[in-house]
Amino acid sequence: MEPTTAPAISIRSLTKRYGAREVVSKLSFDVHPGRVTGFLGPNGAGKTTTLRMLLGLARPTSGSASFGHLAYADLPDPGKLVGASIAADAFHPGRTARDHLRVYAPAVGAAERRIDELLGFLGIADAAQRRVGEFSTGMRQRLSLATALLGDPQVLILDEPTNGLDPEGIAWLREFLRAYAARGRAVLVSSHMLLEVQQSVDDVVVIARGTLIHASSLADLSAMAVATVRVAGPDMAGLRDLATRRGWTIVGGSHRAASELELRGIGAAAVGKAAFDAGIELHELVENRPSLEDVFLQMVSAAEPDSHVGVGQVPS
Ligand SMILES: Nc1ncnc2c1ncn2[C@@H]1O[C@H](COP(=O)(O)OP(=O)(O)OP(=O)(O)O)[C@@H](O)[C@H]1O
Repeated sequence: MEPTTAPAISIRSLTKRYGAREVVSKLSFDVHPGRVTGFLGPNGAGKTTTLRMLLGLARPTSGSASFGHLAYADLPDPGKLVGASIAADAFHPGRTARDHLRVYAPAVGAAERRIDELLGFLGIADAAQRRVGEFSTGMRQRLSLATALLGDPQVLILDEPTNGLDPEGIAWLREFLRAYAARGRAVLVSSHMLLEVQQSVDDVVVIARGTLIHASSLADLSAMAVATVRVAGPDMAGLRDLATRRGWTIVGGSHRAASELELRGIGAAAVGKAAFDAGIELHELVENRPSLEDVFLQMVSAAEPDSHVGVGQVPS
């Protein structure tokens, strides 16, 4: 279902320059209530910088980032409207988990009961009296999420929340995010891997080098994962003719051997039947459906040709 509500977050032409480097460039996208939006991009793409500008922790060079029509600094009760966990969250290492939450609780009017509830909910009740300095990355991640949830916010912003979580924690987070959005809340969650959040998100915003490269629903992104069929045999000229007559798309590639062909937008069964009917001998018929992660990585590598991320071979 496409959103019909007013956006909870609006990013408009947001730009951040550090010295001569533009790390976020004219970025625009919306985040809607009742939906989980995945904010995706490789390391260094500008995700954290964008979130920091949204939360008033960094000043935009130009453009705006707002909640409704208000910047974070102008919100009447920001702690109650917005809860955030940012990657570089600082914890006082000598403080216990409970004391950490006690420091933040007054700003959002959270009582001791809410702290207990969250420690239990995040599975760190047993560690409530332990110093945060002794916490694993996953436990810090849970404590950071507990802090973001203190005020039961309408808008939840999480920067790389899966970092350091074990598979069980990731599965838990997935369910939690879905349930949170189902209560009509807006959730913006950043990640450098679509795979880690794809079961949680409704919408995807992909950036690379600070620039927007894709924004759509997850369903529309899925539609871009078009299957291809690789065919090999002794009569590829005949198959080429057949493909042209049938209006199938032949995928280019001069590196391809003369004995093979790749077709897009048609299934293996249909190709096999048409070739059989035309008396064309086939030796191979392989359907390849790219995963969502493949589509994401291809987008990113097209925008960052020298990126080390994802596709390609292990360097030798
Ligand atoms: N205070 C700063 N001064 C100068 N450059 C900065 C500053 N903060 C971030 N950058 C640079 O901006 C770019 C974007 O960084 P950012 O942390 O926003 O990326 P990211 O998408 O969150 O990446 P990651 O997944 O690695 O956290 C990086 O090249 C980073 O070095």
